[in-house]
Amino acid sequence: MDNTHWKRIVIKCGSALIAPEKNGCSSHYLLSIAHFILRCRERGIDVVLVSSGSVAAGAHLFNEEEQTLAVKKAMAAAGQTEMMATWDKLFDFATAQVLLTHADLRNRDRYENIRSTIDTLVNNGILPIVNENDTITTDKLKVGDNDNLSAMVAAAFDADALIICSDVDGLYDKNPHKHDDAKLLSWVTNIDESIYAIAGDAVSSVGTGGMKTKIQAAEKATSHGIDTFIVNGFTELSFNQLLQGKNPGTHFQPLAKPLSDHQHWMTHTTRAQGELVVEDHFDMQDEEHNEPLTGAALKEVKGQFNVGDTVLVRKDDGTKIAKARSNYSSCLLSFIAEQENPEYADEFQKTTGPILSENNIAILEES
Ligand SMILES: Nc1ncnc2c1ncn2[C@@H]1O[C@H](COP(=O)(O)OP(=O)(O)O)[C@@H](O)[C@H]1O
Ligand SMILES: N[C@@H](CCC(=O)OP(=O)(O)O)C(=O)O
Repeated sequence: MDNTHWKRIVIKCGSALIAPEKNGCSSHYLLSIAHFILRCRERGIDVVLVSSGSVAAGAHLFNEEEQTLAVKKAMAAAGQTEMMATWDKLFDFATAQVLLTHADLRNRDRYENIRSTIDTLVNNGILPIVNENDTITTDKLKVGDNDNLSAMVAAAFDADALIICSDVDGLYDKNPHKHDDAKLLSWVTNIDESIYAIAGDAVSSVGTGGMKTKIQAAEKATSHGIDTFIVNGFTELSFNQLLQGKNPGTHFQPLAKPLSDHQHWMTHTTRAQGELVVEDHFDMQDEEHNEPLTGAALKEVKGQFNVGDTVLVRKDDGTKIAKARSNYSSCLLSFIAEQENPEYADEFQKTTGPILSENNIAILEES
């Protein structure tokens, strides 16, 4: 494994490393991770840390028998300061708290702000520590797990490597906590259905998502050209091996032809707020040379969205064609789609412009 080209890395730590007993934070396992971060920085590698654990860290402060959503959010709020304080005391350089939601990452302006803030922090020698802002998120606004969040952050940071530190040595051919004969997969060159099929849920009471969300994260990161690892964060050996250019867990090979930055954001970070169902003959070849979507090709508009939101363009049979930024609201597009005279829609568009923003289209593989 060649790590000599790494200039920027993202390290993600699971809850079990921060609050293993769900009884407040412990620096027991964090010490070797902090040491690894220090060694990377000494080598001139910029580091961003994505740390889970706010809910697990805050749990011991609450007596409620039932963990309602409100209690979990309160745990996250209280645990976040405890978690930040625990990390902060391990470093003799400054750290910065960056709390995000999916609503921030999928909005291009906010995304650019996140990017420039993280860049500015690392350029000034400060370690950004990122987590989802669990206190304020709703189902619609959240990423939901820090594996996917770390991959989105790694893409925004233009990282060379994403290191996901978990409570197991890597991805096994079956859950090692349930099967004694499970075998570690050291290399994954292609993330397909067979890889998703072996990824099970979390068994511990503190983890979210298990291996499935780690595979999703690996898919996102490798398609941005990022070396991705799942390693055992409980043992210092993992970090020593990484520093020696050895693979301590599972290495997911980056795509030889990564997506462009914008294409990646449209495909893996934004989420479609609605759907445009188009005529079967409508096609899009590539981002630059595509047939513009006209009112005549538009059959149906699904969902509610505003100007600037991302929409999924698909055929009636479900074939996904593209994700794109809509220049129209769902309300106006429904009106256009309902017009029986196609000339009316075309005339209308001549004055109001193209339906899809030409610079914000990501063609999807047929599925
Ligand atoms: N194929 C698999 N290989 C490894 N671990 C698996 C697999 N399937 C399910 N798991 C579970 O995923 C867990 C890691 O995910 P999770 O608990 O969410 O950790 P983290 O807090 O590090 O994100 C493992 O402890 C294991 O129980
Ligand atoms: N944002 C949550 C973590 C969610 C999560 O993905 O946890 P984990 O599976 O332990 O990485 C928290 O800080 O508790």
